Amino acid sequence: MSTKLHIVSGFLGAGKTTFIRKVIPFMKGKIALIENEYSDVSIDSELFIKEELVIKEIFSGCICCSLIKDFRTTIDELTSNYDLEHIFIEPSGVGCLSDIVAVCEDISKTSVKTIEIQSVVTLVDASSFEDYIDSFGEFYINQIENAKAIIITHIEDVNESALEKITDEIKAVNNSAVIFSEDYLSYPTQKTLDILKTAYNHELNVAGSGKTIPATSYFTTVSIHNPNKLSMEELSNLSNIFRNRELGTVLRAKGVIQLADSSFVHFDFTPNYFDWEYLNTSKDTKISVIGKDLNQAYIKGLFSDVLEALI
Ligand SMILES: Nc1nc2c(ncn2[C@@H]2O[C@H](COP(=O)(O)OP(=O)(O)OP(=O)(O)O)[C@@H](O)[C@H]2O)c(=O)[nH]1
Repeated sequence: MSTKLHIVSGFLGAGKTTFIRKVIPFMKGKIALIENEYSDVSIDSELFIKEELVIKEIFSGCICCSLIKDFRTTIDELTSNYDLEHIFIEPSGVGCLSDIVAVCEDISKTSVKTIEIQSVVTLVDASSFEDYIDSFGEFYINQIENAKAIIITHIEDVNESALEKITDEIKAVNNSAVIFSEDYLSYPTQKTLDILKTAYNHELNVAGSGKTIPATSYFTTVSIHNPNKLSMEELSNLSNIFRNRELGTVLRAKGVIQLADSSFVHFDFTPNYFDWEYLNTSKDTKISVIGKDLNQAYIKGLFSDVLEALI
């Protein structure tokens, strides 16, 4: 039996984790997930039911460049230690998809176990498409042009004609990928699983490989461990705080925080989106912020005790 790799790519906050959470519970066989976080804190793994799958996290960079070695080792360890049917790979939002596909292809040739890239999916957030394709064209286009299936997400934030325009622009970059432009969150299970089948990687034909600039020259990251407890009012105001230009340009923030009433909350922020949900169990609290020209001291000071902020 070969181990099938599923690469689920997409820019910051596009919906990669959401999609993976939607498909994994319905797939058969032993499954592993490799989560690549650009920052140095683990947030997304808290959202998975750990008994269902093996989770490996790779932090502080991208598996397509600075962390290639860790990525290879992780795949080798996973395939040696478990009898896996599937490995899901969630690259960091600023990862270069062509490089990831090429590395996976290379690993599959040299691995002692039989591994094949089964599907390559990219999620594209409609609400930020026009801004991001202008600002981050290189990363952004690379993720689109190398996908076999593309899911347009956050479609409720754009009107029909804007959605059509985005679909046309995506087709202009990649006219062979199957594009899903309905609300994928409302898809029945089988249709969601079928996306993986349409994303079948029948040939390695990477575009833009090796031309990308390292993400570190564009994006910075700030992590806060054990942030202060927030009141409900402060939580409600969090999206305005992240939009404050004194912080720099915050493109993504996510975290697990504790409220004043001691409950735990997971939150997600992108420039066009903010949401949070209660968590059932207590967790380590932490916040990860990714953006451009971030004011690290200012951001840390906002969420840390005065003493910690001064260190
Ligand atoms: N309304 C709406 N929310 C969505 C959609 N897709 C994802 N979300 C929400 O958007 C937030 C970010 O989604 P994630 O799945 O964490 O995005 P990601 O691509 O994994 O983000 P990174 O952590 O930056 O890699 C979460 O709160 C999701 O619930 C969508 O199509 N519509």
